Amino acid sequence: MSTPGSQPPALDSQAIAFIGGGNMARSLIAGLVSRGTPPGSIRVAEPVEALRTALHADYGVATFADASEATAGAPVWVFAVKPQVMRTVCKTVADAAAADPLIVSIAAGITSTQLDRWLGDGRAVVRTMPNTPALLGAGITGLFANPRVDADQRTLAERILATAGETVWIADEALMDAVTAVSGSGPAYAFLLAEAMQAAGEAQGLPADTARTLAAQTLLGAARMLVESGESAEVLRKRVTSPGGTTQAAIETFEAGGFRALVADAIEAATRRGRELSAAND
Ligand SMILES: NC(=O)C1=CN([C@@H]2O[C@H](COP(=O)(O)OP(=O)(O)OC[C@H]3O[C@@H](n4cnc5c(N)ncnc54)[C@H](O)[C@@H]3O)[C@@H](O)[C@H]2O)C=CC1
Ligand SMILES: O=C(O)[C@@H]1CCC=N1
Repeated sequence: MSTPGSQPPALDSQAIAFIGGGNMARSLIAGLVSRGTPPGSIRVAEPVEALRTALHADYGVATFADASEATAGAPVWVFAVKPQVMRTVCKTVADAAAADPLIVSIAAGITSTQLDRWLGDGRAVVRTMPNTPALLGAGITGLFANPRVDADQRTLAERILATAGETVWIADEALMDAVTAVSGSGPAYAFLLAEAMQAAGEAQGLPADTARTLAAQTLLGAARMLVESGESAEVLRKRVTSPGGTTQAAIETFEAGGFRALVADAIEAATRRGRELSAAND
């Protein structure tokens, strides 16, 4: 994993083409530009005009309606479209992929083998799974490289994703669906917990804005303790839980309701869905 808190070096002016300029691409572009990548070296293909206009206005990047215009001559292509359209999108740029750019994908489920096949075979592919805190440089990305990716390309892919936060290489691509289930989708689980805590606080009589602030700041503080203390989640939990106190009453209620099994089922469902996205869009 990259060193927590370290600032990745700015990327040079090597062109990076994004195919897809939606939510995740925007987060990654924000990270690249804020860490010093020249906006003029970022070329984004996005069919929705309003998104192109906003990306150019906010970050100064070059935008195009057509993928082949964005990818022309770029040595790195980042595919940031939905899994459901990935095959079709790859086919539109497969001929140009013969120039052998480094292919980076952020799509859930879609495998490096599928990308390689759709882009003409023999391509260097890094399959990645970032998450939305990338927008703040507080994300984490799992990366898998196929055998065609050389050491320089691994470094380049890691430097691109490191502008979004931490990075971790995954040796076995089959585990990328579990990465997706834990950290790719994970921010939504934290937001769901925040929603539930806020609603429950309101039900106990707290004003809505107070309940929101209490829930949000508590999740932030707890996450910082997890990352910065070096202690396990279990040890940190036990330190909050005074015998016979309020936390014990809550934790026993969670355990009695099957909280751990529910989380395991949810992560298994997300992992399975990743595999289904691969099979359904082949
Ligand atoms: N949203 C998230 O939290 C995360 C999403 N991902 C992955 O990122 C990818 C994109 O997801 P989002 O950004 O959330 O979706 P999104 O829908 O916001 O962005 C996808 C963009 O691709 C564009 N697009 C469609 N066809 C295109 C084409 N032919 N050429 C160029 N662009 C085209 C769409 O107009 C859209 O703006 C997905 O594959 C998803 O699995 C990965 C990690 C986290
Ligand atoms: O929900 C999804 O499919 C995407 C991938 C990870 C987060 N969002």
